Amino acid sequence: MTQARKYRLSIMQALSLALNHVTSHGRNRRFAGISFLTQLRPQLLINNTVKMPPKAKAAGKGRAPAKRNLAEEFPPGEVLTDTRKKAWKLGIPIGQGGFGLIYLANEDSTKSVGADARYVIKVEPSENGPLFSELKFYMRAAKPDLIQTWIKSHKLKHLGVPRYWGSGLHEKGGKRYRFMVIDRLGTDLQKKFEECGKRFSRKLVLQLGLRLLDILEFTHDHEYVHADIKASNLMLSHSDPNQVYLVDYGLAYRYSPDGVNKEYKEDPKRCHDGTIEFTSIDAHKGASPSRRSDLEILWYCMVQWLCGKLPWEDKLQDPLYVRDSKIKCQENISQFMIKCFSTLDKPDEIQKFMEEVKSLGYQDRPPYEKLRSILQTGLKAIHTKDDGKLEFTSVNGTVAPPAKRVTKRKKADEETETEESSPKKKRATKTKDTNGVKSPKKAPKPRKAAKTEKQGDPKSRLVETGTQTSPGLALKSRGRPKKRTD
Ligand SMILES: Nc1ncnc2c1ncn2[C@@H]1O[C@H](COP(=O)(O)OP(=O)(O)OP(=O)(O)O)[C@@H](O)[C@H]1O
Repeated sequence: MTQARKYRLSIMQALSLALNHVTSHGRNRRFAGISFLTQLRPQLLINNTVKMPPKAKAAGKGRAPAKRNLAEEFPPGEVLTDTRKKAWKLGIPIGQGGFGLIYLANEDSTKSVGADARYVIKVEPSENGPLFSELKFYMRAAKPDLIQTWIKSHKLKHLGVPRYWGSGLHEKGGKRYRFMVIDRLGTDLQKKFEECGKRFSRKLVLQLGLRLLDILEFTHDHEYVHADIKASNLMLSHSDPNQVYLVDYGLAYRYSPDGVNKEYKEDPKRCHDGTIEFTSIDAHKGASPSRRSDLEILWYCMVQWLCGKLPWEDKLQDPLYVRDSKIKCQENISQFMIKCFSTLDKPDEIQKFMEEVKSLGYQDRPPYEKLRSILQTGLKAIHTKDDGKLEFTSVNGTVAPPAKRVTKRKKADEETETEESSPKKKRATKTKDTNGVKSPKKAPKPRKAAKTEKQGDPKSRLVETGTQTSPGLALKSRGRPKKRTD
């Protein structure tokens, strides 16, 4: 075969791969765009290792190129020793992220790790940035003692931040892997949302809002913003169906390192970072996320959970349209409310919540207590109170049948190395829930990728469920460089 023909074939294969990504990942334009970019450069994709395109590499401040190795699987029973010399034993993989696998795990003992494991271990090739960045958040803010002290001092029953139990590097077959041990969780709320016919009851939404205010106040007071709140990043506890956790700190941004708040600065290259339908106006404009962004994102989530849909959801492929629609919404919240809700059942607390968020400056500390009381007033208006019980019933009051799942596997995404303290990029298609030992189900209209564990070949255990992803502008580098210090 001639060189030219070989090259033409590579291009054809790349185009077909890119097309597959577009079709199998629906509206995830960022994913499609970036994958397309890397695949159009066949020389950059070697044995499952994606090297960053030059632009992203340049953003890495002269550091080593951001090679991306796909996750490799370890057999159950593999023992990993963390930096404090504590040994952990792996069970089966129950989930897959962009470049890593999530395994059930327990402290090392003679017993094998069963379905009742209390921990999960996230493992990624050591040179990958995203886990490193997420790990930084967990190490700084999610130590069990810190969380416990906060729960006590704030008189909470629970705080939905998964606890960090350890981390380290593991060598196998001449390769190094980074791993992190955190609490094992259960089902994600995107799955619940679909099971409930894409509506949550007002009581449930207000209770989720209250839990998230607690989580955000804690996260913000520990110098981070999450920047990617959405149902697929909310998971129920594995043991208590009334506890909800915010996961995936891969986009978390240290907005206030050592207590010094970042200045507002728009970077045209960073426009629309996050998950397009929920991301904040600041993020649409290319500014780093701040505390007000998290609350704005939470508000869009609450509106979606109540109404089933945000008005811009049909045009997610047009980020400028989405941005402008959000700006219009902020300019006239009451008109937006009428558009989303019928005048009869318009929840006043939702409008008040947004009015409060709208009044916040970029560096302002949100009035968490006032926001909580706005949501509490909403509960009173429907003659109920926050009883701590999360009831997932369909809007007509019946318990929803389990959502069906698609069984397509999510392809591994690649991430740019980013400044440890700088915000990252558009989000890869999230895939949540797996957890366990439930069989995969089919979703009528997939909104995001999620993986579910099945027995047998661990790769085949990882099955997608529908979930919304986060597009961004196609053919762009994947966002801010992530600094790695090791
Ligand atoms: N603490 C946990 N307990 C149980 N399952 C989890 C936990 N965290 C994540 N999972 C499952 O593992 C899957 C992969 O999670 P992970 O955080 O690695 O990836 P992601 O958020 O989808 O992608 P990315 O690597 O791009 O951040 C999730 O979709 C979820 O189903």
